[in-house]
Amino acid sequence: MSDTILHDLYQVVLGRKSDPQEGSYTCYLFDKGLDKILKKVGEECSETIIAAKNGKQEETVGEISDLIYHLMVMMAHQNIPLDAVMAELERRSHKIGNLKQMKTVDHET
Ligand SMILES: N=c1c2ncn([C@@H]3O[C@H](COP(=O)(O)OP(=O)(O)OP(=O)(O)O)[C@@H](O)[C@H]3O)c2ncn1[C@@H]1O[C@H](COP(=O)(O)O)[C@@H](O)[C@H]1O
Repeated sequence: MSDTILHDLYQVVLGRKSDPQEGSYTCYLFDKGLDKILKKVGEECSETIIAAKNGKQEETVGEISDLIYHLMVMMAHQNIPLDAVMAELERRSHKIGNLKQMKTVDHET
């Protein structure tokens, strides 16, 4: 399996945006516009949650893949480079111990 698959997929999505192709689902989404793309992101997110809740691993992997693809279409629509997300993840990877302390509510004051 190629370790550049996310970058490769994003390049395909960007290519569909700049050079529309007949019969392309990605082009169909760009044609429909942001509201349709966001609806699909929401649907795929919900389907991922349901598959995970049901403990269906293979189905969950499929739904996660649908979600990542639709997120990429959203990113391309909004002109967000994949490298911006990669850089943010990289920045966060340098920080550990991210659990916030639970604040105790003092009801007696
Ligand atoms: N990764 C994906 C990908 N994941 C999911 N899908 C499509 O997303 C759609 C989601 O299915 P749904 O049943 O939820 O939606 P639908 O009822 O078909 O359509 P709508 O609800 O959107 O109207 C299906 O048509 C899937 O084929 C994808 N379509 C494309 N890609 C990638 O994009 C590349 C380019 O595809 P085209 O743009 O079609 O050439 C492909 O080679 C893939 O790498």
